[in-house]
Parts: sequence; C-alpha cells; structure tokens
Amino acid sequence: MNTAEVLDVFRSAGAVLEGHFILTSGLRSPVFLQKARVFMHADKTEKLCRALAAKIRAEVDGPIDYVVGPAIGGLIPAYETSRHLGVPAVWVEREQGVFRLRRFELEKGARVVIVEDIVTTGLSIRETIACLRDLGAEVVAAACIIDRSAGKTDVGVPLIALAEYEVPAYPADALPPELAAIPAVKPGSRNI
Ligand SMILES: O=P(O)(O)OC[C@H]1O[C@H](OP(=O)(O)OP(=O)(O)O)[C@H](O)[C@@H]1O
Ligand SMILES: O=C(O)c1cc(=O)[nH]c(=O)[nH]1
Ligand SMILES: [Mg+2]
Repeated sequence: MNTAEVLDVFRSAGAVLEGHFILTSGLRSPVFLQKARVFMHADKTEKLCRALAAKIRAEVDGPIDYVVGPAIGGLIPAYETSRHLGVPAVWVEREQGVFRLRRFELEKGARVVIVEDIVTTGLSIRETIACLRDLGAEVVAAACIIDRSAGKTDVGVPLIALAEYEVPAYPADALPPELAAIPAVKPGSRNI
C-alpha cells in the first residue's frame, strides 16, 4: 500500500481529525489521526496490517520471535500484524508512566519487532526500546502504520513505516494564531 491508500483508509473511517490537539510529546497540532476509528473495523485493520507485515518481512533479516505493541494505540495493530507474521504478540503498558512488560516473559536475546500505530517524535518507541533492552531482548526493528515525521525521527533501530505523512506540530509556546484561537484537547492516554 502507498501513503495515499493508507490515508484513504483513515479518511474513510473518519479518523483524520482537525482542530487543536495536544500530542503525547506535548507538541500541538491542527491534525490528529484517531487510529481507534480505523482499528474498530477489522477489515480496514487487516488490510493495513497485512501490508505492514509484508514490509517488515521484506526489510528484516533473520527470524522474528515476538511483535511488541505499546499500549494502548499499539495493541491492535501489533496483534493483527503478528497474525500475518505468524509470531506471538505481547504488549508494554504504562505503570506510573513508564512502559513495562507486565504480563509476559521474554527469553534473553529474543528478537522482537515493535509495532506502533502512529509515530510523531518517536518518543514512545524509544521508551519501548529501553524497556525491552532492560529485559535482554534484541529490538531488530520498529514499525508503524503512519510516520508523521516522514522519516525524520531517529529511534535508534530501523523504522519501517507503512506510510509517511508529514503533519505540522508546534511547541506549546510557539503556536500560530489560528491554532491558539482553538481550545486544545488531548486524545491520547499518556498521563491518564
Ligand atoms: O512518537 P510519539 O511522539 O511518541 O507519538 C506517537 C505516540 O502517541 C500515541 O500514543 P499516546 O501516548 O497518545 O496514547 P495511546 O497509545 O493510548 O493513544 C501513539 O499511539 C503513539 O504511541
Ligand atoms: O503524536 C501523537 O500523540 C499522536 C498523533 C496522532 O496523529 N495520532 C495519535 O494517536 N497520536
Ligand atoms: Mg501510543
């Protein structure tokens, strides 16, 4: 799938929101990709994740033991992508703000691929990598449905994006006036 086809799926699900959004990084943006509105549809999710799995298979050398999804947004795409890769999916979730693998054990040296929904700054993927490395896993790649940085973010491992879609994002103290005029909402789950 190319970026236009991926964005068509998001648009067809009403998942491309416009307004004033506080992102998980603290940056502000006039556009928010509400992935949950895509993932509520099994057929749309299957189409995206089948394509992402094929891209992962083409770009990762060697075996993959697990797919890891950062909760909440990564849960469904990680599970569905793992189905197409034929490997188990586990997830990390926040405990007092820090990603932990609370419900699973990984063998030392397990080769894992992180599957995220959206990447903006890559902060959530870097936090996930830190958690997995502390457990002795080898993070061979990270993957996402949409990379809002359009390839500019460096997460320290290869980042495989199904689509790259550059969207403006601003520090809270440097908002353009048209954005400052709209009340801000925070759709994500960090700090909840
Ligand atoms: O690249 P980043 O700057 O880290 O931004 C992307 C992250 O933001 C969202 O998660 P969020 O923490 O908003 O919560 P959610 O997964 O519950 O939606 C999204 O699911 C990614 O995990
Ligand atoms: O950066 C984010 O927090 C973010 C952006 C976006 O478009 N969608 C999302 O779920 N999170
Ligand atoms: Mg998330």
